Amino acid sequence: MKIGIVGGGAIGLLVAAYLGKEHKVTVYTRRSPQAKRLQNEGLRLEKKGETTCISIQAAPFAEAAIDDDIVFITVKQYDMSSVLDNTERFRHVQTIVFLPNGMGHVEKLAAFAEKNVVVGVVEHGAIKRDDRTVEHTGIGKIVLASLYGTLQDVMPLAARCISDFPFEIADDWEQVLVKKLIVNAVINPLTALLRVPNGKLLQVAPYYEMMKLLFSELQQVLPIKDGAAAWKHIVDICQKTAENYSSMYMDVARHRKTEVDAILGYVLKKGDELGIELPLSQFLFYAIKGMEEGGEKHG
Ligand SMILES: NC(=O)C1=CN([C@@H]2O[C@H](COP(=O)(O)OP(=O)(O)OC[C@H]3O[C@@H](n4cnc5c(N)ncnc54)[C@H](OP(=O)(O)O)[C@@H]3O)[C@@H](O)[C@H]2O)C=CC1
Ligand SMILES: CC(C)(CO)C(=O)C(=O)O
Repeated sequence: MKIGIVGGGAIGLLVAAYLGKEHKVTVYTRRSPQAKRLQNEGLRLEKKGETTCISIQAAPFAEAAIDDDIVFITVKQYDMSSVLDNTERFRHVQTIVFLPNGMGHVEKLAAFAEKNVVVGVVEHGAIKRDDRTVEHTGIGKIVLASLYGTLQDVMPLAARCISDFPFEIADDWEQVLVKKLIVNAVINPLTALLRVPNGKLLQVAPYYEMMKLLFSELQQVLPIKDGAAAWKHIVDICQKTAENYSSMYMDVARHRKTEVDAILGYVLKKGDELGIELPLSQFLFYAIKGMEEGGEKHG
């Protein structure tokens, strides 16, 4: 299969590394020098102290003629418009898979409704070490569900059972995204504000109470079918990633833009639509926005 990946960041390179072993993979980067480097030197995957080199194709997104069978979109939420505003670039593509965290992008995907549109969540951990090197720091899975059209092109990926890189198919796209959204809406802003690794939210009793308060507020507006299971999922993720710093903590620490708009911003929009006030989410939203814009550097 011909597989395209838009975004040469941690997740884009991770997907490219695993799928590049079996498929013709092209990474569409934002920057030309990154594309040149990937094309000429290959991609390196680091895992458990071992490094593998994988040969792939690469090209700058802005110049590429994209004609792959499946294209994965792996840019961050705040860069989604630079991809979504270019629908014509995907005219020869049959299936597009959107992997960013958050749910801000979903309503914009109607522009692709004539294609197979698949949304997914990444449960792996990955860190980009340099423009051609990614470290697989946490082995998980990618869960995919159909938003428009069919899953025919991604089914073979799930059937293939790639070692350390499984794909799982789910029926209900909204439940898949909401389950991840709620994890990110609870863990990410609290850890960024409190400046703690994920596990501290469970270990420090008052922080645990903050988590519970925030979770019950989110339950008022998000379509969570099984509240007990959703809470257990958050606690499990905190335990499994106890030593890790959330992506929002890391973004704030490095003075980078965060994905808070697509996470808490989305929750607040739901609250507006339903006429429900969400003071904790609003408070945290402003806190993260303030830290993004002018807060003290920490880390
Ligand atoms: N890393 C992780 O462990 C996990 C990440 N996620 C989610 O996956 C998504 C991606 O995260 P991650 O890979 O870590 O983020 P990164 O910032 O590492 O990667 C994003 C990449 O997108 C590229 N990009 C931005 N705009 C464009 C464009 N128009 N065309 C082509 N490339 C573009 C950026 O290019 P440039 O380098 O030039 O800026 C960057 O390389 C996020 O929503 C994140 O929350 C989910 C689970 C785990
Ligand atoms: C699961 C979690 C919270 C892991 O840190 C994450 O997805 C993130 O940091 O964005």
